[in-house]
Amino acid sequence: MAAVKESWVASANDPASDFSIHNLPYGVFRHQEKTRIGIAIGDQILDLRACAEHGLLLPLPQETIAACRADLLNPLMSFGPTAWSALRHQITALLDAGQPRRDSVEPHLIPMREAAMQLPAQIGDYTDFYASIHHATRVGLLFRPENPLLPNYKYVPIGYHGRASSIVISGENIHRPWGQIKSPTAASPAFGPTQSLDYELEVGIFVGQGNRLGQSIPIAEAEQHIFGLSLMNDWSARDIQAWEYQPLGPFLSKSFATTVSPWIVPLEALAPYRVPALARPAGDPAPLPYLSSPSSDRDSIDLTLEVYIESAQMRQNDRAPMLLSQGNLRDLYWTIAQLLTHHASNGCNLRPGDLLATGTVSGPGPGSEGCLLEKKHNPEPIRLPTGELRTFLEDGDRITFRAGAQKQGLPRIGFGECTGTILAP
Ligand SMILES: O=C(O)/C=C/C(=O)CC(=O)CC(=O)O
Ligand SMILES: [Ca+2]
Ligand SMILES: [Mg+2]
Repeated sequence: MAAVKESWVASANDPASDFSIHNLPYGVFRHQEKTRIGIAIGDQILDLRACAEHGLLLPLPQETIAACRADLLNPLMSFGPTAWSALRHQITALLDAGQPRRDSVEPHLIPMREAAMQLPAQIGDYTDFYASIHHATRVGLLFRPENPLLPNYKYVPIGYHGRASSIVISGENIHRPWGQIKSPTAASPAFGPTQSLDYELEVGIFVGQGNRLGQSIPIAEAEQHIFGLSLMNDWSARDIQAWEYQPLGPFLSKSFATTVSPWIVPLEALAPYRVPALARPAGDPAPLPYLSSPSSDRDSIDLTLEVYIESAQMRQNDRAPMLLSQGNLRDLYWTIAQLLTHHASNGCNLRPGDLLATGTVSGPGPGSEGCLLEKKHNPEPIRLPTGELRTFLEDGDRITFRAGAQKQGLPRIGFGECTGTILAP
């Protein structure tokens, strides 16, 4: 096996680190009252603005250097893969263990624990898809027992327009929302706090280069429009949802908060983990030509995603967070390229910084449900290490998502954390 490249930032070489020199995800952080773009490396952040100001990015075009001095990622996102790749190449060189100019780079590292992460981009629009057929079938069974998977599912990537204003960064607390709730036995709804608060384990897709209004994005070019991926929690109030969603889909049951993780992992970092999309089951229709990928051997990504829960009582008793479920991005019915191409297929313009999300990532088997609603199919509620029982989230519960791509002989590409704690309304 060829030796894996190392960084002079020692913490980045720990095989358990999410952020080796092979990852280099982008984020926006606040430190000493200044907001800057940074790159995660081990337990440090490389301050890109400082790198730009100290001539460390000089081989790059002026517009790239200017975008690195911004306090949001939108300008950099708009440039496209050639510029992203050149910048990534330069950062790799600066952080490489063999770098002779280490002394000129080291002053621009900031320990992660001293920084507060911010939303990475101005998110103009947010759209959530429904790309897991396993999630769609299990949720459909609860909402529409006679007709769980509607006949359009295998032809058209289903989605809904989400709410961008209530997207928050990982770590922000989540207020239990109020809404109209109609219990099955009541004649009419009442207004009150949700009793069925849920999470949804999702992957966020940040749009890079956009497309002009009226122009679509061919599937072969779709990934050139993707700046990178993050984790996303589409918090959902199931009782509010069950009453409001027909016929236009989710509205206030999901718009109260959506959490994103701070680090955007470039698609280039995930290249070694590309895999073919799973074959569609026999008898399923082939995707229509505009959604048919020309490069079938690497349409998906082998990315493991995990959900952990920690109640207030668990924290008081120093209990470790409990693993609730584990899934893989590979299990989706629709690929990220298909979602993006479908979104633009009517000429809708996507803009740099827009956020698309896959929808809940659920697998076929028990233990891979991407939300609590799906676990209602289990005969028993979830038992926490403190003996507390859960069907939905209680005040004080903390939900944390993690994700990583990992294979023998290859460096781990981690996503960091996407976490939120439920507050009383
Ligand atoms: O099946 C339904 O009516 C609704 C399902 C959802 O709540 C899912 C949604 O937000 C999309 C997803 O996360 O897959
Ligand atoms: Ca969702
Ligand atoms: Mg939401």
